[in-house]
Amino acid sequence: MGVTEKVTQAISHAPMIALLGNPNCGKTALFNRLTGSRQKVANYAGVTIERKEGHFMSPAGHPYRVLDLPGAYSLTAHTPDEAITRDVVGGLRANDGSPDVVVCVVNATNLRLNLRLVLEIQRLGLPMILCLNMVDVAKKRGIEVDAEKLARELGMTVVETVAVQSGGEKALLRALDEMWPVVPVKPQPLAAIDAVSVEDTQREVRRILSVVAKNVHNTDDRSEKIDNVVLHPVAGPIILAVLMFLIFQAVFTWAAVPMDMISGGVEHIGALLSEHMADGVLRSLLVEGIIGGVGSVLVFLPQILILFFFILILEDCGYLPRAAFLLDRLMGGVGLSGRAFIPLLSSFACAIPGVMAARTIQNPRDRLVTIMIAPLMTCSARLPVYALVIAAFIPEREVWGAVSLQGLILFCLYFAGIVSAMGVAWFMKRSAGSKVKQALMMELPSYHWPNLHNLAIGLWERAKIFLMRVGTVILTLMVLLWALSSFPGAPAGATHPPIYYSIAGMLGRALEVIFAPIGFGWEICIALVPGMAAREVAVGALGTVYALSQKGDDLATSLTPVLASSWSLATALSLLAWYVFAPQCLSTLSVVRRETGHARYAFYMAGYMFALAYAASFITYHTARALGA
Ligand SMILES: Nc1nc2c(ncn2[C@@H]2O[C@H](COP(=O)(O)OP(=O)(O)OP(=O)(O)O)[C@@H](O)[C@H]2O)c(=O)[nH]1
Ligand SMILES: [Mg+2]
Repeated sequence: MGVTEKVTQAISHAPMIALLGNPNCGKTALFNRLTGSRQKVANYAGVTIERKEGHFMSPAGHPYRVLDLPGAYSLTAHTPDEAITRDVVGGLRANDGSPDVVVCVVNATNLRLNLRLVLEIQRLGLPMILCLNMVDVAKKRGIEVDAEKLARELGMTVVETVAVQSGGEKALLRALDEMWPVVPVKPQPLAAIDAVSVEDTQREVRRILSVVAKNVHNTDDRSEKIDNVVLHPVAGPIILAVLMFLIFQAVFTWAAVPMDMISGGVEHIGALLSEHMADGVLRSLLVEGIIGGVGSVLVFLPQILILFFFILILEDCGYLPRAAFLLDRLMGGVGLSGRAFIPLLSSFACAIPGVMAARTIQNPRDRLVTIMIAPLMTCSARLPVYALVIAAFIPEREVWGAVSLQGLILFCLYFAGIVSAMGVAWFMKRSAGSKVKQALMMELPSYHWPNLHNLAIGLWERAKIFLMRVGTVILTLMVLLWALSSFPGAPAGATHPPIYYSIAGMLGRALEVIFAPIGFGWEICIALVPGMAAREVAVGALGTVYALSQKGDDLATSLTPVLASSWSLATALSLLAWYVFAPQCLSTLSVVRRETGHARYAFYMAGYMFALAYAASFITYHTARALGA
């Protein structure tokens, strides 16, 4: 048996630890520290929505498997993500015995809330360790918790941890080693949790606290001061709007230099290849297919990273749940709860995590409506399309003094997505006839400075996702598109460029019948098809299509001026409107099917989005034409 096989075998038999606790108490931070993984850590409740498994070796050389779970306030699950946690602990999931050790993570600054879950879990009778996490924050605030007394009161090992500090997990590792070898125990049935009433449990929590802790009521003055401004009924919404506006400005203004550098580099490589390679199929594949197509998508990396830079900072400092509160009234107006805010905000990255984050919503109808409108939020894959069309058609100038016009248009497109999502939600809720509005109950975490290490990791992960997409899906589609666009070649005496007669050209011309009324020529129609697999492929596809449509010296020039000279402004605006609504993403539709459990919702979604897209583009195109664009 090889060394790796031995290790794999040892791990598959290793004891399973489950990290359990209230939302936002630092389970994932601890999981990452133990296993060296990079799961998402952020300062709001409901970040983890899936069971994640990892493994590690303790200092004494014992192997462990460890589960990171969604946070829960109680094991009597209310939301689908809490149900995952309950089922894992109770050993109710197929292929997954109950955990051998439960590590209950609690926020040391909020024991009153956190201890209730500890007492509930204790009734299952599994071996347990209590992790008093965030002791650094508790100390700063003057909250004193006597870990030894707490251990005596609860009858379990209690350790102090700081999950965000290197070495902050050592006490937990020591406690695990002391517990070795772990003897598997069968848990009591979940019904055991209800053996004691909630009131009695609360009373017990209060009793324990009075014995083991001092100053538990010390509040976080700094967070309160910030909230006085940020949650102010007038100043709050203004601050939120200004923040969002500044982010979109930065996406354009900061990204200009790195984007020029990347596109300069890509053009340089294209020019070098055209110069040194003999004219032929291979040169065409490399220059028009790969460099023209993939290069034109790659250019958008800086903009995507700048957008995420801001989103990650907002997530880590603790502002997001505040924004949810500010928007609760607005969302209530269309029948959604403020809880929908975080799934919707995640959809700005990509609708897929957004649709999944809707698991944190308790009311099934609210959850469904949130899922249905999530793809109307502008995902980062639309950014390249928007940015390309804006750069080609909107002059690079400033309005009202210092506001970049391009950034302003981008802001408007994002805004159009949000407004239409609210409209659709209103319509769906109204037609479902449900009027009950649930009050928003959400914990407001303390603010803290964003962790630079986490920020760097978050950006790196984003860059990796984007580059992987460029290197796999986008590259493959580009090569395929190039082949379909290059063959069978032009007949003798052709008057159009060869692509016009190619397979892709024929398909584009067939689709043109449907899309001509909204101003899309056959070239755009060709790009829409591979754009179904990944939206940003449309940009690469336009790169390839137009590169193949150019003649002689025009080859390998940048796409922006080519579009500016080939399309009318009306067509450009119509394409922007199309992208606000179009259901151009098969992966989202398949996740909707999985998360709702019904294929029909994916069809409804595709149907309503297609109809909206067509109508919006039609109106935009004809209005623009009437105005002379
Ligand atoms: N100062 C300090 N911050 C911590 C500590 N542990 C976690 N945090 C911060 O607390 C926030 C929540 O951490 P997560 O690991 O995402 O919490 P979680 O329990 O996994 O949350 P859910 O997945 O939403 O249930 C993050 O902003 C962390 O940086 C700690 O020991 N000290
Ligand atoms: Mg987590």
